[in-house]
Amino acid sequence: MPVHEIRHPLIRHKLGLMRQATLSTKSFRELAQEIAALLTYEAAKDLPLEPAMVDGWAGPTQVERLAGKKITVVPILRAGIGMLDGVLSLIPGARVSVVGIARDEQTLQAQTYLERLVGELDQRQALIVDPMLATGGSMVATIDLLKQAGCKEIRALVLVAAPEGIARVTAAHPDVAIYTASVDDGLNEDGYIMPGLGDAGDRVFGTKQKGG
Ligand SMILES: O=P(O)(O)OC[C@H]1O[C@H](OP(=O)(O)OP(=O)(O)O)[C@H](O)[C@@H]1O
Ligand SMILES: O=c1cc[nH]c(=O)[nH]1
Ligand SMILES: [Mg+2]
Repeated sequence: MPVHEIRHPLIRHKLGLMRQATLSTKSFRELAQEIAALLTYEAAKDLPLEPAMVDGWAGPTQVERLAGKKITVVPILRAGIGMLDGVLSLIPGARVSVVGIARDEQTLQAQTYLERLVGELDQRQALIVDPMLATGGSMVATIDLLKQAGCKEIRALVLVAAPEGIARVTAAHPDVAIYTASVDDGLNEDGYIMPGLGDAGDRVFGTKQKGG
């Protein structure tokens, strides 16, 4: 599946604002949700439609509506929460599956600490959201557990992706499409994306900044 780097001017502008180290937590949060909505718009452009009839102002009118495709949004805690409302602003009826994963700061290994998935995953499309795709460990772990639960159609929405993370996800799960606002240069020696956003979880939650 291809990687979709959405180089829309609104996304480029908003991401540029997010890269400012002095940006307030409030603005960082707002921009993360706005870009998440724009990525959702792009990722949803091939959702199936079906014809329907409504009572219009001048009588019966044929319209189109989403063909009942079930969707679950899957934020990877913590930082993925920073994109959740943006996705739900466009797909308000989506069910939410939560996955908690923390990256060990020394080994960079992804460690899963929470898994609360919705039912009927074999009939749903999953939209995983996480601001950062760095080594790809957290994303691969999330896709692994969604597939183990029966999910067959999975897309990943990330604000910033490192080429290393894209390569790892694509090698492990070639069927999963990645939508991102930017493919950045790569990882530094601490596993942070460059130029990146720093620690997205800390910036969304207003906790201590650590590196990046
Ligand atoms: O691609 P990877 O190398 O796995 O790194 C990316 C992960 O790291 C960050 O989460 P973190 O572990 O810092 O947790 P947090 O969201 O709770 O801060 C980020 O939000 C991703 O989930
Ligand atoms: O650059 C990075 C890499 C992992 N997690 C982050 O929050 N930022
Ligand atoms: Mg973090």
